[in-house]
Amino acid sequence: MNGAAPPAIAGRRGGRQQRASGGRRSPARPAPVPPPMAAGRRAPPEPGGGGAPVLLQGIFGAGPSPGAAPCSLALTARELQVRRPGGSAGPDTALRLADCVGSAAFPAAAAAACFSLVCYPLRGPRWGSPARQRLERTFRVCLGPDAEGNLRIAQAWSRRIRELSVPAVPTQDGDSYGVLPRPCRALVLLNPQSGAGRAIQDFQVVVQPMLAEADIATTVFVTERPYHAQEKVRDEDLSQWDTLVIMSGDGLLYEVVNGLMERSDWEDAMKKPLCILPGGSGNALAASINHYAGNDHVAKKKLLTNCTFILCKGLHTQMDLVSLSTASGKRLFSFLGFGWGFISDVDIDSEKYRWLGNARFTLGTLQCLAKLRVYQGRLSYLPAVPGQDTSSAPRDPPMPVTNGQPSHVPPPAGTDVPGSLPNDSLLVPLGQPVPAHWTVVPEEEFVSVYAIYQSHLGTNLLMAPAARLHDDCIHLFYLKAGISRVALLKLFLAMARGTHLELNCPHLCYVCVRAFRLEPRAATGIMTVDGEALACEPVQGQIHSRLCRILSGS
Ligand SMILES: Nc1ncnc2c1ncn2[C@@H]1O[C@H](COP(=O)(O)OP(=O)(O)OP(=O)(O)O)[C@@H](O)[C@H]1O
Repeated sequence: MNGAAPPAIAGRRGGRQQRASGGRRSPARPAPVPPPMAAGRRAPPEPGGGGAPVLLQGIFGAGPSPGAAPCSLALTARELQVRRPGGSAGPDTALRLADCVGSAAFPAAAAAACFSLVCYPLRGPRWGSPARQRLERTFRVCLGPDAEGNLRIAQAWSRRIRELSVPAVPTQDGDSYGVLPRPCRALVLLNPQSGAGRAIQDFQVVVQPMLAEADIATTVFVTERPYHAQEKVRDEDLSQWDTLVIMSGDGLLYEVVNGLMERSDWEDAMKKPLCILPGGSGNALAASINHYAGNDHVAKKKLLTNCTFILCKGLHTQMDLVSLSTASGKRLFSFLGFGWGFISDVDIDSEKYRWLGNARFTLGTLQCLAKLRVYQGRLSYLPAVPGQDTSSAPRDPPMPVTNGQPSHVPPPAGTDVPGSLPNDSLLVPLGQPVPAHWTVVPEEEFVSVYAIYQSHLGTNLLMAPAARLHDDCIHLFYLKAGISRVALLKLFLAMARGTHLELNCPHLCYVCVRAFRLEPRAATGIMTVDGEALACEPVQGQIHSRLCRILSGS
């Protein structure tokens, strides 16, 4: 089922989906392979041995115009060094190839040719966090009257710059990393209603130009209603796409993940790299990926630029998912978090302030603080490290906590039926007591329970600083009843910097687990999965290591 693109997106093609590619300067165009010397003189390592070996060097115009002053260029595996003739020994400028998203060559006037490169270095204002900003440099090649010869040299430099700009695949983590191909075909699923309703505009202004520079062709699918994206990816021929890009909040990615898991070929479908570009109000996964990449906290357009840069570089890795089962028989797959109580109330109650963007959560927090409620239920979990338990709960309760059938014996590994959904081998049916080696929290009154598997709960909430994309861990937080409003507010203020655990609040408990179960005493309160509302009922979940792939900066 296709989403109708609005006229601004459908553009000249007038169809429901629009393809946009790199345009005139697309680096995808095949370039003739020049003879070795045409690429510029191959040079020995830099004098003194202090620098990296120089792979190409030459003297070109520092700009596209015929009168551009000459400059000396040296290309190493890591950077393009620019020196003015007669200048100091070191380069005047060094453009890091790790910041480069694309390079193109093209003919210029008077038999000359040019090559350009586009970089997005991290640049900071005097106050505030650095974010990626666009920097384009063009060099003019005019080594003689032979226009084709000049163009061949420009193409050779451009091609080498593109090759060297491909991110190195980290080796410390086995085969978990990959890089998107070039040219690359991306299906962009865009929710025009997400956040403050600016996703289409932000996509056109910020994202599309960057993707064109990186030779990523986009086909935009604009969702018209809830579950539209879920149906689209469930029925889509995925072989057309190298990546599925979600330009929205976390809710649309949740739909995409569950749509892919509904496919009979879900095991293959889940190998398709996904990418999140923040267009919503919470943008928790986008903020987490920005954090994992080592970037400072940023929001809005700066976060969007950082995340689009990550897509342009094309590095992807595996991400854990959590499988959730409800008493009413639902099976859901979640990449971000499951919640009950205060945090979920803020998330859902503040929906009506969506137009405020991320500020909706501040207003929602103040409103929920005013009517602070307590929720009754039983929480149990399987600690990630046997014996590790930071809560005040007793370990390995001798007796099951609910009466039911004899303990479930999980099927031995490797007995899954091909094509069937992954087996929740750590869980027993909800009607049965949790296994005896699980921990049962002795308190049964909570202000909030939140199981998170990414670092950020929202753009400004660093809830689980230690979380990573594939750490095989659910970071379980629960707030016991009795906490004062002031203490709760202090916790949320500290969470902006990720220092809430340092407050040593006696009501806040945190433990890394591999599975959990929550049994509310009554169907009161809102439950959420990845920020989407869920009926309040018994729920349990377990981690599934590395079940999908996501574009990531590290
Ligand atoms: N065209 C549409 N109109 C209305 N709702 C839509 C449309 N497309 C998708 N949705 C629904 O909107 C909901 C919220 O979307 P999303 O999560 O992307 O934005 P958000 O709530 O602003 O962001 P965040 O989850 O980061 O707070 C999802 O449940 C999705 O099903």
